[in-house]
Amino acid sequence: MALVLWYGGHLVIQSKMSAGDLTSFILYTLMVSMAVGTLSNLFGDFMKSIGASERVFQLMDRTPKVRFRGGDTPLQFKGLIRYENVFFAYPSRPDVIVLKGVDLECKPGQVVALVGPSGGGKSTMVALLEAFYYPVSGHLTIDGVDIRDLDPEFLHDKVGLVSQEPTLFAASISDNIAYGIKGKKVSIDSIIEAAKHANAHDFITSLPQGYDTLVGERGVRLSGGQKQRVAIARAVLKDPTILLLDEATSALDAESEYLVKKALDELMQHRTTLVIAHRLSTVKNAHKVVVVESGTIAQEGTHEQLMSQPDGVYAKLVQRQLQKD
Ligand SMILES: Nc1ncnc2c1ncn2[C@@H]1O[C@H](COP(=O)(O)OP(=O)(O)OP(=O)(O)O)[C@@H](O)[C@H]1O
Repeated sequence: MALVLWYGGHLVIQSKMSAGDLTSFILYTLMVSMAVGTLSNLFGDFMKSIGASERVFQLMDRTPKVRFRGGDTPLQFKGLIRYENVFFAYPSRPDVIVLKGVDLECKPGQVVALVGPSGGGKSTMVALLEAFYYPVSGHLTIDGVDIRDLDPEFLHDKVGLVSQEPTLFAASISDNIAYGIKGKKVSIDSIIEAAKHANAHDFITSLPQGYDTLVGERGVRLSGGQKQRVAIARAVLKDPTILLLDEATSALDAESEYLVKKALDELMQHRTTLVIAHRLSTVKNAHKVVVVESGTIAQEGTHEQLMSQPDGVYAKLVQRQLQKD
């Protein structure tokens, strides 16, 4: 630009060029240089996109180790769960046996609370029921059908999971509640109904955009208790036969805790519920408490039965951990 000004200036002084022509020339030079500059940015973006799309195609081409569809879709699905001598090790650590011969029965409509020290295998038992993995040996059956033989899509339709850290997506609250209802059109009325059952309707309507409020990536714009109630509303709408629940350990304020607990109590009604319990009230109300320790079932019975064995793992666990209520 300096060169153009210097040389162009000379030409103007020598009357070989008009000032207007010089100005036009400078303007055109600027336009061309800007265009060339953008072109180099474009090249950078292009190379970045090539790298990113390679990764996208790699993901699209991945074939899951667990079957996706196909299999039994029983007409009657009552939700009788049976673990029969189940052994399991995670594929990433095949030498570490996580479940060592688990036997357990959960009758339809029963609430079964899993308790036990951290790392005992409670979450793993739940993950097997979602068919995220299959047992290495033994059988896990629902209504007598081995989980391997069930159509995974059918299974996921019948099994609802409310985890400690609910997975919310960067979408509206109503989309997040309706998430997972496949193929069917979900009416806003049924979404509102589900939110009411989950004690979420009041907080949602108090937001400026109500059910259209965007929750942000992973629901960052909602509090812990609000996120949990949206996840509960999602489960209510899905109306699963089997409910898997991982009770939150994170501290909620008293009001949120009360609302979440009430919503969960309602959700658990008339379903086979397997709950990883952290609260004394949950285990007290459960039909059966199961102590999972080092991949085996150490004790099984009602809260009262287990408390009558003061030297048992459960009684000690209650004294140490489950005091908070
Ligand atoms: N994805 C995984 N890959 C490999 N090992 C795992 C995986 N998830 C859990 N484990 C291991 O399996 C064992 C049981 O873990 P699990 O999460 O089932 O226990 P838990 O009883 O639910 O514990 P917590 O109460 O802390 O959640 C642990 O030793 C853990 O390290």
